[in-house]
Amino acid sequence: MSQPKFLSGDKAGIDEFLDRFDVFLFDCDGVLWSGDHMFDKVPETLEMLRSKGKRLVFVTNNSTKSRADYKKKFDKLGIPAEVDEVFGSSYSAAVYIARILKLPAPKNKVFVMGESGIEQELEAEGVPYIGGTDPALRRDIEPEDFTNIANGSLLDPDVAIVLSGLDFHMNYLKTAIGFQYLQRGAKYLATNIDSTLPMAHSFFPGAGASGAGLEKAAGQTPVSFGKPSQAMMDAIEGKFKLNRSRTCMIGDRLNTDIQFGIDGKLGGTLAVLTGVSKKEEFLAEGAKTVPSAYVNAIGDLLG
Ligand SMILES: O=C(O)[C@H](O)[C@H](O)COP(=O)(O)O
Ligand SMILES: [Mg+2]
Repeated sequence: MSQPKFLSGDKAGIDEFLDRFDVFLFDCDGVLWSGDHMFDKVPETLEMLRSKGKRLVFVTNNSTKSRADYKKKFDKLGIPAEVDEVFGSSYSAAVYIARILKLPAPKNKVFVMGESGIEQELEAEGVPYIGGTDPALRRDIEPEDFTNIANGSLLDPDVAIVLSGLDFHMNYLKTAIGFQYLQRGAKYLATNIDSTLPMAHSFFPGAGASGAGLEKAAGQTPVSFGKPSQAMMDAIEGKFKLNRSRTCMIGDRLNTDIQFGIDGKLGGTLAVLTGVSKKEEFLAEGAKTVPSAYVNAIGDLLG
């Protein structure tokens, strides 16, 4: 496998690389920002790409925010972007449930193990849900709950799907309820299963970690609709009418972003070293996932 091209400081190399693509799929956490701290020259870099006639799509696995929430975050950070340019894992999962799975009502309800972003996107797609940010579930399990969960009186008979995402409020009660739904035959889906979350210039448990208790108990792995899932790539191709050979995925994580672009047979992938993955991982002899090129930070694309 050929070595990736290092583009930081290489103006000619950057120009040649950018000229190969019409569309850039931008990962968010670890590329544009770490939490609410935006990396240097992000607005200027996006502006430069738009001035070259490039189309941008923001493809994030972070399911805690909806596309509308992301638009607010972009605006707050002064990053030029439209809500229709955002394609998050919550939206990806909600579109799949509503338009592909299309379970017949009333047995089409979703038990959400995650934050408001998932609830908003399910709502927008007309998919009924319970759980999520419901304050009634943010409590310790009580002795009588075990009986009421086991006999079904604490469960909703219309729940057909358990949807797991990054959950900052996971607890035993929600995991026990999700487990019982799976025991009763509910489908097990996830917005994404990233192991870690880049935040505050450090790392924290990610969506895959917050859902690990249920996965371990159920002995099942959820079907994930975040990167590197090609269901997400197909949905993005359909919505934005992509020419995959003229599309580049830009991301900080090898096993989600770069794998997503490689498996999607995109024209190229660009790794950015401000997030999860380190260059040693893809420069190593025999590395499984190798980007086409890489930069220290996204602002380096300004040359
Ligand atoms: O644990 C997670 O959910 C992920 O770390 C996080 O959301 C990644 O977001 P992305 O880098 O895809 O924007
Ligand atoms: Mg990222």
